Amino acid sequence: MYLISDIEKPEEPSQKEWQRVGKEIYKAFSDIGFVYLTNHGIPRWKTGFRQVDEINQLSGKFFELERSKKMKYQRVKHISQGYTAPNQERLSDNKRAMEIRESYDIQTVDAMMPDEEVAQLRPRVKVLVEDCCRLTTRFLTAMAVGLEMDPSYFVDCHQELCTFNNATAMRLLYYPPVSSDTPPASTRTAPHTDYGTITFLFQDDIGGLEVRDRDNAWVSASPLPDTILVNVGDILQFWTADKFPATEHRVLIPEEELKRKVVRRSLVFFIHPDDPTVIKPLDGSTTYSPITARQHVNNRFDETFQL
Ligand SMILES: O=C(O)CCC(=O)C(=O)O
Ligand SMILES: [Fe+2]
Repeated sequence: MYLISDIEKPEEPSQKEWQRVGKEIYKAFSDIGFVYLTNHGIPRWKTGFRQVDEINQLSGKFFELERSKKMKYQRVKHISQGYTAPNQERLSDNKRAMEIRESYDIQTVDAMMPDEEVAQLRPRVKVLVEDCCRLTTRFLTAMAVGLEMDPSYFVDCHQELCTFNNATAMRLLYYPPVSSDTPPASTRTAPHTDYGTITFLFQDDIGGLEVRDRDNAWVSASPLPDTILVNVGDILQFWTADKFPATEHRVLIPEEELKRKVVRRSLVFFIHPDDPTVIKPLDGSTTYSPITARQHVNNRFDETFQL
């Protein structure tokens, strides 16, 4: 696995620094498609608490509510805002296996959130989303430099992050304890690729994420404290005509009984281009037919959401 440090410093990076980060992104993305960021500029501590832990704790209060309360906030298929119950989003086509995962998507912090139940969630998520948007701009600029493109190319296609004109969303994930009568082949998250440009993943310390490497073997992407894991999504694969593969990943249910009883949490920031952006290979090849960013994500939502 690859690791990049110091993507964001208080001062504006020098040309040499952009080149260094760009090259490191290029190397990781053209190989396994995943990279860890350390010292990434998203402060660990905010408001006196450890930011990610605090949001996980707050979201836990929501996920532990009774089902009927959560269903008041149910998400609809094409808008990434609201609650999804276990097995309602199916990444696998194995009909008998379950996907034991709950999520709350936040496309914009100005829309539906459970303020009545967990008042602090909205303001805390707002701060993290703002940090993630800033880091997105840095990352996309360095990535363009690494690809020897106009440094602003990708940033220009991601102007409306966190509005209803762009599918970028923060997802709060909650993997509840798993009972022993769960059907065989069930997972926490079945193998899939992400749909957008890139994804930022903040894992807790439970572990379980696995990534498919170039030899088709599943390798563990262990949680490293205070890192962000970044991976390539479908749209970046289309843009780069497979130079950067959207790597499959999954989260299995632990074998050991004791570990199955432990809740796992992650925060995921899925980054997408603005809805009308037409995505086609940037090298002029015809590996993929042109499609708008919105059409692609809606197709994937149609395949996976049982709403
Ligand atoms: O929870 C995780 O570690 C991974 C989640 C994931 O891959 C996703 O939500 O797309
Ligand atoms: Fe994913």
